[in-house]
Amino acid sequence: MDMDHVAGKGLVLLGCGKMGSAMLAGWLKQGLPATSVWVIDPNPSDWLQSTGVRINADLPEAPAVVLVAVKPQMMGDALPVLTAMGNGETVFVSVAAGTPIAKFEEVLGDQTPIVRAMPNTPAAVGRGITAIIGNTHVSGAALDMAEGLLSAVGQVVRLEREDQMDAVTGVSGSGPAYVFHLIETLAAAGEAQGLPADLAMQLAKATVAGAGALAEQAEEDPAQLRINVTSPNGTTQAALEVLMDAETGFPALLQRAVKAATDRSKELANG
Ligand SMILES: NC(=O)C1=CN([C@@H]2O[C@H](COP(=O)(O)OP(=O)(O)OC[C@H]3O[C@@H](n4cnc5c(N)ncnc54)[C@H](OP(=O)(O)O)[C@@H]3O)[C@@H](O)[C@H]2O)C=CC1
Ligand SMILES: O=C(O)[C@@H]1CCC=N1
Repeated sequence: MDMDHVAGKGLVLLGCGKMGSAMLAGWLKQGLPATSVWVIDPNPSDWLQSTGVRINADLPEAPAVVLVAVKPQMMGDALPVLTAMGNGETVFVSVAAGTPIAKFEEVLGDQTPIVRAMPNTPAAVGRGITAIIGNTHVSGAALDMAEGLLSAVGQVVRLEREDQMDAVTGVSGSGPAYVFHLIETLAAAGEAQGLPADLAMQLAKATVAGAGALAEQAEEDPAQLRINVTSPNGTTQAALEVLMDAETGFPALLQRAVKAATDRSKELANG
């Protein structure tokens, strides 16, 4: 990333809850100086106060980036404090689910460079993935800068159309929660088969983390990796007959879950 540009002109973070702090933790770890960051948040956490960033202080006139990380429902109250930075060089990056670029243009001015982004919380450990798309006022250099900033906390993909953002939210924005729930329920299932709770949780976490790393690094696709685990008539086959059941297994369940998240993202656009 062109960290020097952001460090020099400053980064304003509007809302430092779960997603804002996950990203901020990643940037600070990557070397963004705390003194280059201004945070606006009504109830700063102990962690935030320990970082050395400026909290609820006077803002710079034209920071390089404003990162908007408040809940979509709070946007109407929160955004107007930033209107003076609109229609200028400052690039606004919003991570809010469902909130379309047009809503930001209404409040900040229709010449404002706005990047809509959908990150996820593994950004806190540098392993996030963020999808981005900019409005017509985002120059190539500004989009590169936003991509650089976000790639400091994981992978970045550029979308072709803003309407892809709802499904992206359903897959990768909300996705970590599905995986955490998989860990919880895999551990509970181990307990139900007689394992102590801490051992079951250790096995479940390591299995999900290890399988994720293998899926990322292996040349084979996930379907082949699954086949590699599955001995004919063995234990995995017995489990997969349950999990791959067309009506009650993962395929139908995840179709429904991802559709529900995608539909909710579309609804959020209407306030
Ligand atoms: N969590 C996630 O995994 C992801 C979240 N997102 C998006 O990120 C955004 C934030 O979500 P998340 O971090 O989970 O939510 P949080 O509620 O954890 O964070 C929002 C933060 O904004 C603060 N806030 C409320 N009102 C204002 C205001 N007027 N000015 C400044 N800050 C304010 C809140 O303070 P207080 O709590 O005291 O009200 C809170 O600290 C949402 O738009 C969400 O769609 C995107 C991708 C993933
Ligand atoms: O649940 C939400 O609405 C936010 C957006 C993606 C993840 N968390």
